Amino acid sequence: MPDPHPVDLEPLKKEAALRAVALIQSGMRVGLGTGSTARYAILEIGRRVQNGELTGIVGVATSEASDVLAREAGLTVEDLDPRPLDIAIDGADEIAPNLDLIKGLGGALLREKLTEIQARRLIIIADHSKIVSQIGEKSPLPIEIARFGFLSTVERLRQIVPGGRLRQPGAQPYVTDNGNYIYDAQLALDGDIAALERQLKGTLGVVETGLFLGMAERAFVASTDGVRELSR
Ligand SMILES: O=C[C@H](O)[C@H](O)[C@H](O)COP(=O)(O)O
Repeated sequence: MPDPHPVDLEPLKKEAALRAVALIQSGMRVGLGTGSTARYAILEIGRRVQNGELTGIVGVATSEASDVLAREAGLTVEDLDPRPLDIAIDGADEIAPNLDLIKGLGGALLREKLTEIQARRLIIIADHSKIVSQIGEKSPLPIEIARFGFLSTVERLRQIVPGGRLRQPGAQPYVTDNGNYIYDAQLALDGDIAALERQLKGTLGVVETGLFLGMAERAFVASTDGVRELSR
């Protein structure tokens, strides 16, 4: 039965985003996440830049959509290069107690991982619905796969994570910003997540997984009781 009093998650996402953006200082190079929660962070950074509270900010976007949004918000956006980022702020699909994450339901996992691995601090922002006790509890694990030979890659993945399917919202598979496809895997609970990550990364045709293990430093998680700060 549908919840007769559903909580509006949007103000919670925004609250979490504002807490994270408060960590940004003038002159920082900032990784800009993707998704409905990261959107609030990008808009708030833009607002602070526009009103002069923050100067010299350079954003590095984790998707085409965030790139467009950031430029519209008045931010300077540069491509990722080998220099470190001072901070990155992004949402997540699942947050485990040790801050291991599933990301990529929005399809941006590859650029997110490439960008956020270079951040001195990865700060996660979310509403309380993203908290899990074990990875795989609520969300499928998005796995980006090469388009060429994708049916073979899907078969290989089915040997490792039997539950799962190619992401196909309509007649055609979903295509990422990088021109690849996504396989959404249902994970078995209680598995060795680090071993699974190694196995998936060693599978021919897999470009990247949405497992972000040991990367996040802190998470701001908002509920109707306020914003909780979680650290590793
Ligand atoms: O690919 C998308 C990203 O990993 C997002 O950070 C993640 O899906 C969370 O998005 P949202 O804040 O919209 O729930």
